[in-house]
Amino acid sequence: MQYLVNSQEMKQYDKNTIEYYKIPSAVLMERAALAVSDEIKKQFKDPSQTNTILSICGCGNNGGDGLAVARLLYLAGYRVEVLLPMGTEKMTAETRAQYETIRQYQIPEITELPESSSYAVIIDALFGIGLSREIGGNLYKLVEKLNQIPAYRIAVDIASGISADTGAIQGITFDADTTVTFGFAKYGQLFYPGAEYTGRLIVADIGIDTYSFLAQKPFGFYLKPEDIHAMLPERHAYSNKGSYGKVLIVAGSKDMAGAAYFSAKAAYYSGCGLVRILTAKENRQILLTKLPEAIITTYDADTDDMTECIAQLDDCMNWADSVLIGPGLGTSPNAKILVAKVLSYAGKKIVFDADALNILSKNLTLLKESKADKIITPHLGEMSRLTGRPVTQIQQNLSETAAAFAIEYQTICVLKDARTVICAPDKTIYLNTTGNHGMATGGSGDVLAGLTAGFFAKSENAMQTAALSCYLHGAAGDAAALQKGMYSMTASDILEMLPVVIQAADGGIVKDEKIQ
Ligand SMILES: NC(=O)C1=CN([C@@H]2O[C@H](COP(=O)(O)OP(=O)(O)OC[C@H]3O[C@@H](n4cnc5c(N)ncnc54)[C@H](O)[C@@H]3O)[C@@H](O)[C@H]2O)[C@@H](O)CC1
Ligand SMILES: [K+]
Repeated sequence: MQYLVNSQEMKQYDKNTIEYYKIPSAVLMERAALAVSDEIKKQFKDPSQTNTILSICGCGNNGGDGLAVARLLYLAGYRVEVLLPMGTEKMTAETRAQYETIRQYQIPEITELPESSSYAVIIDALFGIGLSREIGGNLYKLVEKLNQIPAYRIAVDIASGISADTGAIQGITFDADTTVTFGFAKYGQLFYPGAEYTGRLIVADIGIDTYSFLAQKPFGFYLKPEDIHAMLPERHAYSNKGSYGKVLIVAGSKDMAGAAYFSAKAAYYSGCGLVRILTAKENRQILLTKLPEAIITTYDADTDDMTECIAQLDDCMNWADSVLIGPGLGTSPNAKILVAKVLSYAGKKIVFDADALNILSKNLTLLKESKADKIITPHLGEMSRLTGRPVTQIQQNLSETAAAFAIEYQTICVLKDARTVICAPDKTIYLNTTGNHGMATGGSGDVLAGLTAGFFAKSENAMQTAALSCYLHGAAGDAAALQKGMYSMTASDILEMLPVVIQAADGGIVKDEKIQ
């Protein structure tokens, strides 16, 4: 598990390191600069063959980092120029000290960007996590110009212009090929649109680490490939199908067998022992043919008398370790009865998706009163119906919306978007880094919901279950995109890549090079 922080948390951890552990600010700055200069040296090994490197430095401590990087590269033999577009007057004490050193070494300083400039590298040390308002005026024009110069663009800590907390662009942003961030990744580097301008993200250890939390651990986390193995349910040689959990899938209205199939098969791929599908009677034959492994129980979706169906549901609920309800279920009166019944099981592990969420959006009291152990998996449209807020508003406030809902309804809320965010009632936030836009295809959500229910069967930690499922679902999507391309990949392709990525994770080698 990797921590994710906002600017306020990061400032506190900086402060704790300096004041509590007595590590001087200049030491942290030197280590920050070393991390950036090492990365540049890795890309441009021979100083004599490298064109000029330009470091753009602001007057805050991010600028101080940029000045120190310029010095380290200059002393290593690179041609370096420094540009100080905000002048020297408002420099912080640390940055001023770096500037005085630069002057002592007589490192070339330019006062403005030449009209036709050519650089090997542009270092962005204009603003870091101290950015507090929109970039405007001459600085806006400067960043615009920098983005047009063909060079390797590297951002110090965070690309100038990205809000570290939300990923929103404050006026304009430096468009980085690589960002070397310090201590921990920032929310704004994983959230869109910030993620697009961050480039490759390198999280560098500069001495601000988990010790620096003192009593204030961050709420945010993301996962890396090496985290996945330990999160998979344990398996033992001395076991049987009863050892790995029983999953009930309540899905598929009349002639809507696909959703039930996708979710049930994904549940099986999680490694659970048994999957039982409760579905409309019209789906029996096709499901028996497509998924002979599953136990099929059917009901008459059109009946006026649900007594028999409820008796069957009771039987299934008592049998199951975890339940998924919703995919392809429809919103008929009988579907509503099923959703209400499932919600009434206190302590039961339940995943609500698709039509179950549409039904709940009309009766949120049901959700609020439920004592079940809940995970909900809405996409933006479903979240809009659940909250009564427009999609655009939710999209701009993904984590706030999901967090508020999770707390109010005491549920894990998996809010699915290009960057899926998961929030828990205890304020924990997970951002998923896997996946691609090829996954925006029918049935993809059914696969995620089924996989989640599958892992939930053997887990007592709903948040971890949701995070693991999103990670692997996205990784399967990435693998499917490699084979079929983002235009043509389908939910079936994502489904059939699940075994591949789960097996790779079991060997500890799911590939994800987006974050290093
Ligand atoms: N001990 C520390 O404080 C350390 C800080 N580090 C670096 O310091 C950075 C944070 O430093 P600071 O807190 O000084 O903040 P910044 O360097 O990000 O800049 C803040 C300065 O810019 C001004 N400003 C903010 N938004 C502006 C805008 N839109 N237009 C014009 N001016 C604007 C502020 O008034 C302030 O003067 C980190 O991102 C990191 O790079 C690292 O060196 C590690 C140690
Ligand atoms: K920066």
